[in-house]
Amino acid sequence: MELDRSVEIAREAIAGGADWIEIGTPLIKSEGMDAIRTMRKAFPDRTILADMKTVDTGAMEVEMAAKAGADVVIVLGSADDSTLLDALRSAHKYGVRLMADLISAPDPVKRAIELEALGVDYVNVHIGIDQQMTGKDPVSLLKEISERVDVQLAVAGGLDANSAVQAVKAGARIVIVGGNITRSDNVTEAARKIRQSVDSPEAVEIRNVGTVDQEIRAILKEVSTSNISDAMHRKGAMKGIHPLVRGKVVGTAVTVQSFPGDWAKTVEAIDIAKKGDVIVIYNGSKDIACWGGLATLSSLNKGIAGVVIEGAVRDIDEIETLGLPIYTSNTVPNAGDPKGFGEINAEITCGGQTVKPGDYIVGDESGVVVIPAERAYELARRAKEVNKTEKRLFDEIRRGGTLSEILELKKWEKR
Ligand SMILES: O=C(CO)[C@H](O)[C@H](O)COP(=O)(O)O
Repeated sequence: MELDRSVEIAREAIAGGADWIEIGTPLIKSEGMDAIRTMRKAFPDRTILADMKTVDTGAMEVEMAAKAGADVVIVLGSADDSTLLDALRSAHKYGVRLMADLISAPDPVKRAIELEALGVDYVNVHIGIDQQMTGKDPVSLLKEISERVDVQLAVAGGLDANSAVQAVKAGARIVIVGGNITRSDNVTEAARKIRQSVDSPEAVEIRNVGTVDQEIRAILKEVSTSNISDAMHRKGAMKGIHPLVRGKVVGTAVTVQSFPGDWAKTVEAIDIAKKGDVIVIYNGSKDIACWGGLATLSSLNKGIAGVVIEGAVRDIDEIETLGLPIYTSNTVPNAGDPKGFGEINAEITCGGQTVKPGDYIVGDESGVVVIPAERAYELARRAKEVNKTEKRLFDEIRRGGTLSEILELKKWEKR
């Protein structure tokens, strides 16, 4: 099933204008040389690039890929020179080309110069998927390398129509795109956008993503709390906290540690919170309200993004009319008193999750997740990848596969 799906994706990408077909490392690890044989059979006239990421026994792995039908074989640029030279001998013997991948190379510029001297056919300036999640991109590195070598340069790593143009302008002759095509819910259209952009670079307006915080918020607005929890290896979700009002909230936490029913600190937090913040409250009792309609209106006036409370809320009718996203453990008619015990902007526990001031809070109809500020960019990017995969799965199901067939659950059950 996985190979059939891969052939279908390749066919759709070609329909959108893709020239070569790259067989990625995960597919090769999952299906072996059959992945290459199947693609060669399906596309006899297309250039097939086998991303073997060979690190040892260069001659043998190039021979395997070449005999299976690859035209270009990728070896790791950081492999020992002896591996690369033997891979080259094998490539020449079997009439295939060799691409050296700079992924994770400690000094990629220096290594690109060495690889050119060794005689590889292409050097791939590649930022790996995990590295992309930390904000690294291949275009800046590509600019530096293209000024130092004449060998044909490929580029890979999270490329889309926008960055593909920049890569071509920076000297790339081959633009390798994976997830932004293969995980698209319309592969042909995704490929077509990239083809059009690289064919007419002047037509593409270079996107400005703003500050890191703005980029994080923009990504978090596109994904669900389910995607985020998956990206966090099923972690981050608050327990026993549910939405009062339909809608989505994305913001950074202002925390309140308070005591059962005491609503002084919860309300004073409105004065401290800024536009786009989420007030996160631990109040310790689900039977006495520490929040209501007046506090909600006051929060709306300040542009506060939402409120999350491990405790109780009242004035639900007013809150539903006001529309501010509020998540709570319980709703009751009775409130406590503003005694003033507690603390604002200390680290708290809410819904069983640790929440520090400045952590990102995302809430939707499924509930609330907490993203530690120090990993927010990486986890937002990973959640985006989860979201893309899910869109692709929806598309597969619409085409008639069952979920277990598409995921090949039987094949991958833990032994
Ligand atoms: O190395 C790869 C898989 O083995 C990918 O081909 C490469 O990373 C490009 O994929 P993406 O555009 O998703 O980064």
